[in-house]
Amino acid sequence: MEENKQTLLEEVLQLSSRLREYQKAYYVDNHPLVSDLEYDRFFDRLSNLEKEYPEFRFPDSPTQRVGSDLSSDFPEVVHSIPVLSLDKAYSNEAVLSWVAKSQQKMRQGLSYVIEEKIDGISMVLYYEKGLLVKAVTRGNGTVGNDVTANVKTIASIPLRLPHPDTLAVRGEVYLQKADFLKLNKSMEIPYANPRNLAAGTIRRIKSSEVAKVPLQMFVYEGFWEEGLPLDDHVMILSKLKEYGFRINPTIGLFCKTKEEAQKRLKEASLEGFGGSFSDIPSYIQARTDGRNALLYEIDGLVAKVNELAIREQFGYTSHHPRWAIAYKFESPQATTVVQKIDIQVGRTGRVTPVARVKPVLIGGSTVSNVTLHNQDYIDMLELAIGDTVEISKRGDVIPAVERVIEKNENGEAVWKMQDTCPSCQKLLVKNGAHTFCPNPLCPDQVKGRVAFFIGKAQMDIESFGPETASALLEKGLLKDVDDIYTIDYRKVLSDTPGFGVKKIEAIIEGVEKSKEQPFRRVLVSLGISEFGKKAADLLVSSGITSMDELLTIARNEDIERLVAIKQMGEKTARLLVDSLNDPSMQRRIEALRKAGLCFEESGNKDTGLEQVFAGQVWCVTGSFDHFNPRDLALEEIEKRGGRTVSSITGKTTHLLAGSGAGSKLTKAENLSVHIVNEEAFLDLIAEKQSRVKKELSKEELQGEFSF
Ligand SMILES: NC(=O)c1ccc[n+]([C@@H]2O[C@H](COP(=O)([O-])OP(=O)(O)OC[C@H]3O[C@@H](n4cnc5c(N)ncnc54)[C@H](O)[C@@H]3O)[C@@H](O)[C@H]2O)c1
Ligand SMILES: [Zn+2]
Repeated sequence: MEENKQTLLEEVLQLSSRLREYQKAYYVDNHPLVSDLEYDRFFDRLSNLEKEYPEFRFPDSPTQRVGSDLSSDFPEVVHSIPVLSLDKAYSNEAVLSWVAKSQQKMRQGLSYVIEEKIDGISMVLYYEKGLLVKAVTRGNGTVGNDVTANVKTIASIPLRLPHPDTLAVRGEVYLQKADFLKLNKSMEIPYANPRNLAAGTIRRIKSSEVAKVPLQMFVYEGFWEEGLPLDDHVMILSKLKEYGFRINPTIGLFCKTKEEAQKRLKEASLEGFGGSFSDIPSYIQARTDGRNALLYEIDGLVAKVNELAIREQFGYTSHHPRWAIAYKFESPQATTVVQKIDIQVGRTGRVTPVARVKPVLIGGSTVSNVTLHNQDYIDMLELAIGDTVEISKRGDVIPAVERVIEKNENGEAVWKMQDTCPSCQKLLVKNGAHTFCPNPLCPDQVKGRVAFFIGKAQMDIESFGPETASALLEKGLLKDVDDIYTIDYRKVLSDTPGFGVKKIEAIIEGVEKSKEQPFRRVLVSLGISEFGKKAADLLVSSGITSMDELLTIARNEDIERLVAIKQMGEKTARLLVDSLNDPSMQRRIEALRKAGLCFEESGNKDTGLEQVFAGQVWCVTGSFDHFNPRDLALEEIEKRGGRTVSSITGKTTHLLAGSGAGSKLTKAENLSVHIVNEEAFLDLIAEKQSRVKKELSKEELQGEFSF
């Protein structure tokens, strides 16, 4: 072989083995070694070489098969449908040129669907005679892992279909951005993005652990064993929706004319955008621009030929169908240098290392601080000061260090946290993967507690800013949040630079006013970990309406009483009881009681709403203009005394149905549940509000004449 070709062959072999290594780290370990962009570059280089030199295309090349996520922890199952990957394009133009080319190939009868490319894990659901029998990962495209028990924990996946069909359904299992952020906080070694966390969850051995993670699934393909008379993608989606699956409502259908597209969507009872071919470029642009506003992550868009007959004519490679193309967004990533690692002490004493990086622009914003979570995370990255790292910031998820690209040349070793607190110099202690400062009087902890206490969602004392806290801390007057209520501000601040009479009076007024905050806010402001607004609401609506009741429960270690509250986890309950029994917390509580804070919930007076939904059981489905997220509608119902449930049963009295309401609507109709649309619901709550007002004024009137 000539020398040049020999070198190329070596490159091919090297690329193949490298890609295989990256695939294992990505698909099986869920901790990628390189960025997607870099992976794609290697992949493209290999495919191009193989195209040029077909003799170098080996049957086991990574380009010839779907990247494998097989693991030995789960039984292997042979797929009854080919589970392929997608061909990729990296620009808007490349997609448009694919559309143009396919139109040349097939002059007539062609339409396109454009869907969001959900960044999750590929899953195939197998139904036999209407029953879910298996859920299988994509694996290598031919063989996947059986993860049925884990997938069954995803509430939106129907276990039984309304018809005894035998079919395979493909879709993507994913985790919403907000859920990811919340879960990742309590992770010993956090994940860099929602996809990795979702993939790690689906491979957990214990399904009870999986059930704690709110995974979701969108489905996008259905393969019936006995071909149903469905001849395009849109009708398949329509059928899947009718069967109770979640279909991503954000789809675009593009036909010769806009009218035709809209008509076909309507016939399929699908939401989405209908347009003509000339609308494709602006649609792609709009979806690309709008990606950050989504509740979940997408890593691109997928354009597909809509007609099934034409799909067959286009055919397949062993890696992807020729009738679809994925437009992959450039993922917001950048490389920079870690200049310093600081440690921050939070209000609970938890110590978090933060990388100070050379400022770098990612996805439109400058990043200079990146959390490193804990020592274990740093050890996993093998990160040292001076290293060049890759940072990602996907959507509105906080920036993460994904990996080290280049080690520093100064001989700096992997960074190790010091043993003492940078704020109070006390010896730090380890608890699990996290490190804590054990000193409740630690200035940084006090600062953190005060900042939380006065925060908008807690006591909301706007006039008491961080500079006030710093000034008081410096004078040694602020040792805990209760000092806020005993300090003589006029006396101690009047000769402090930056504190004029007006400012001081505003502080005093703000502090005084905060005493009116309701009990549930006071509870949250204590800063008990994992005890936020939702937990406080649950507690109060379960009938625990005063601090004394709660303290008694804590004293008796009555965890049972707490976990009897629906949605209250054992961990939250335990943390709550332990914190309340802590002597410094008890001192704080007693001091706040003395200060005159609200220690009792004052009935429903604070909402001022008539309990018009009392005794009713509401289910809410679909999407709404005024209640986005949907939880807002649930809140309105609960505030007015209604109970809310997530599925329709014989006990459900009302269904609030938004647009895109699917199987629940049918079920509600069958069970003669009252169906209320958004407009009627708005009327209902507005009408009740004004009626409450009217009744109030009647009372006031009566008051005038009753003496
Ligand atoms: N960083 C790494 O080390 C590394 C390693 C391997 C793979 N990767 C990444 O994974 C990609 C290759 O993986 P791939 O071949 O699985 O491709 P892919 O995951 O980028 O695209 C194919 C997948 O998209 C999913 N999908 C989401 N929404 C869809 C929709 N509406 N319709 C159809 N499919 C939809 C399907 O699960 C399908 O399998 C690479 O391009 C790279 O970005 C990265
Ligand atoms: Zn400290």
